[in-house]
Parts: sequence; C-alpha cells; structure tokens
Amino acid sequence: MTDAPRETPPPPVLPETVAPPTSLPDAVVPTAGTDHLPAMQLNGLIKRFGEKAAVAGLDLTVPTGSFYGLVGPNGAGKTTTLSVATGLLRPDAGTARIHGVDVWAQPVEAKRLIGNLADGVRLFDRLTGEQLVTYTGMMFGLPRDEVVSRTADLLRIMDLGDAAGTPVVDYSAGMTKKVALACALVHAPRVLVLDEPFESVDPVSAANIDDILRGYTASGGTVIVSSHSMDLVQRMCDHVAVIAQGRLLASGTVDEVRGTRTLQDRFVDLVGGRHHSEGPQWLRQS
Ligand SMILES: Nc1ncnc2c1ncn2[C@@H]1O[C@H](COP(=O)(O)OP(=O)(O)OP(=O)(O)O)[C@@H](O)[C@H]1O
Repeated sequence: MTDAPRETPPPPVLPETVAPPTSLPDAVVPTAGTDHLPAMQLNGLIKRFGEKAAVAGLDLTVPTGSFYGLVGPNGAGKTTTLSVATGLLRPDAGTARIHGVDVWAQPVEAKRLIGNLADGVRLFDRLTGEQLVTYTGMMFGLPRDEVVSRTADLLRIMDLGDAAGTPVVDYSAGMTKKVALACALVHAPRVLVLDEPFESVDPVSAANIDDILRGYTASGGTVIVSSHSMDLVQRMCDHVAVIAQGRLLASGTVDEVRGTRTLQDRFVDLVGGRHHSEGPQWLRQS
C-alpha cells in the first residue's frame, strides 16, 4: 500500500515580534558574569529505571568554552546522563547546573541556555524544515526578522536550502539530524549538548558542522558531545569523560586521559570487554 499524498502545512504566519515566554528576574539571568562558573556541573547524579541504575552517582564538571566529549560503551548511560542534565528526564538524586542555573529548580531559565540535539526525541515532523526551525526560534521569543534570517542561515549552512519546503517526515536520517541541529542552534544557546551529532551525516555536511562548532567554542560557547567515534573526539574535543555502567571512569583534557596512548586504546583499557577472538568457528569460511 502506498502512502496517501501528504499535504504540506501552510507556512507559519509570524507576528511582528514574539514576547519572551517569561521574563526572567535579573538574579537568575546568566550574564557574562557567570563565565567563571562551569558550563555544566553534575553532582551525585542518579537515575534508575526499575532496579537498574543507568546513572549511578555521577559527578562531572564541564569548563566554559570547552569542546567536551562524553564516551562510553553501549548502555553506559551517556544518553540518560545528557537527558537528566538538560531537563528531559528527572533525576532520582543529585543536581545538574548549567552556568550555575539549577536545571530542575529553574527549568525555563536553564533551557534558554541549552541547545539540545537529543537522541531519539520525536520532532514535529509534519512541519517543513523551514517551519520547524522557525517555530523553534519563535518559542524562544526571538523577534520575527531575526528568526527568519537565522532560519535561512542555518538551512543554507546545513545544505537543506532545497529541502526547506519539504516536510521533515520525508527527510533522510542525515537530513533529519541536520534540521534537529539547526533547531538546537537557532536561539544561540550558551551550551550545546549533542548526542551523536554526526551519525548519518555526510562528510561535506560534517565538515561544515565542524566549522560552525569550532567557531562557536572559539567565541566562548561550550559544546558537549556524546560519540562512539574516538577519532572524532580526539580530533575535535579538548576534554573528555569516559563513563561505563553509569559511573565516571576518567575525565580531564584529552591529553590527560589518553596519556601516551591513543584515546581508542585507553578507552578499551578503561572499559574492558575486548575479546581478541576471530569470531565463532561456524562463521569461518575456510
Ligand atoms: N527508558 C528506559 N527504560 C529502561 N531502561 C532504560 C531506559 N533508557 C535507558 N535505559 C537503560 O539504561 C542504561 C543506559 O542507557 P543509555 O541509553 O543512557 O546508554 P548509552 O550510553 O547512551 O548507550 P548507547 O551508546 O548504546 O546509545 C541501559 O542499560 C539502558 O538499557
């Protein structure tokens, strides 16, 4: 059976200006004066799913302006940690602060500071790419003209200009990743939290995204990226944390953590589990 043709929703009608969703008391609006505070500080973070502690008492400090890699084997708790740290999943214990703002006590204030590319979160995919980025910008209270121009910039940089009017549900996996990244960037957050940002993204787009992220950290923004690619972490990140079974195994600058080895070798040493076998006998072809 083929899908019925999809009707593209009409383009958004933007009001001249959009009021911010809340006005923030001066005391909680982070300013340049909060730069001495870590971009992200996790203390004693615990998140359980039934009997299983996906995050088992994690402490982590991410310095402002760093490009911070979070690595760990499958099921280590990376996605859960980032979800709890960005206000998507409530912790059972512990605190998460972004530039000193408590994510769970002051969620609106914290979320203004965070751009989040989360793993597995559904997008409003019946909207076109242009509508999705535009609405995201509007939700952050940006003025109309600013939203329009930022959306155009982001779609061009992500090489999505030709697909701007296509519903996101019809995007490929890589295009969906890129439009979600555009949504994470549109309000110019102070901290970008990216779960596997380069998965499915083509090399040219990845190089463009690299450039954007480097420019962003050079200007004082902080990037926290979870990845399975040690090459990527070694190439792009200045700091790294290795986690396994919801616990921190090592953290620091990439050079401190890897010592005289490659990050890949150090990672395998830390987390274990390398089998050094050529696979089961029945799989051998001769
Ligand atoms: N919603 C959930 N319900 C039950 N268990 C969950 C849920 N989400 C995660 N878990 C469990 O928590 C643990 C950590 O999962 P998480 O997705 O955070 O790991 P990860 O490091 O991101 O893994 P991967 O690298 O494979 O994406 C795993 O054992 C997983 O099965």
